Amino acid sequence: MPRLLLIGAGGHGRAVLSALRDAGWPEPAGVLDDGGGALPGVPCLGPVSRAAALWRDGLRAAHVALGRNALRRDIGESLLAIGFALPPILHPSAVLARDAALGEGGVAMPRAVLGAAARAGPHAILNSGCIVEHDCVIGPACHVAPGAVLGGGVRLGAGVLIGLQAGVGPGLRIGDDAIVALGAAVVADVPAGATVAGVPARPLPG
Ligand SMILES: CC(=O)SCCNC(=O)CCNC(=O)[C@H](O)C(C)(C)COP(=O)(O)OP(=O)(O)OC[C@H]1O[C@@H](n2cnc3c(N)ncnc32)[C@H](O)[C@@H]1OP(=O)(O)O
Repeated sequence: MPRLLLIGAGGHGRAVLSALRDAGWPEPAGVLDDGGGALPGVPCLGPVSRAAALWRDGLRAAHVALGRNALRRDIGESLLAIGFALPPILHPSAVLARDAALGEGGVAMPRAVLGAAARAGPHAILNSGCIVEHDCVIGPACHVAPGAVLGGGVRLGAGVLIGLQAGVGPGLRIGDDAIVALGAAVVADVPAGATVAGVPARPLPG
């Protein structure tokens, strides 16, 4: 477990720091945050633009702890281009089936479940208590929020947000950059870019 450079000192950054400490990772080398934010006990090393200089100084691993999917993906990809490793982070109470896979830059928060043969792409957030059932395929930079449940074989495109305690029926497909509102029950495929809400879930205008 290398010392990580963290990106993002907001709420998700605090949650990731807590998960790292629970999992016994070394204390992070520092945090970069464009808003000047701080994490408890972690040195503030400046804005995100400092990442390349820190790599030249010898830091080799990082984690982008930002909740916004597109920003997390963009910064994560730029860190990979610099040469940083983005090792996935697993809270010790997260459950990953032995044939499941969590991609680089991903995090599985407390009590998240990634079921048999399920795959989560790079920069995924599997947030606290979510359940991603067997054979699901999660695209790059998705966020499955706390308590959300994906039935078996669900496929998420890139940049999808599945909101708090939402459910998605088995085998359904959710298109790129779609948002499933908190508490929604998805019973049909969702097109790219759509926002759906309610029980059963229907598109929200706009
Ligand atoms: C650790 C963490 O906290 S992770 C957090 C992860 N984040 C989430 O789970 C939140 C996901 N976001 C949502 O669910 C939001 O409510 C969204 C994206 C669906 C809509 O947000 P906005 O675009 O700001 O819409 P807004 O709040 O203005 O509501 C628009 C309409 O949709 C309705 N609406 C909003 N959310 C929902 C919902 N979850 N279910 C049903 N209807 C909803 C509103 O009542 C409103 O209806 P009206 O026009 O009849 O008054």
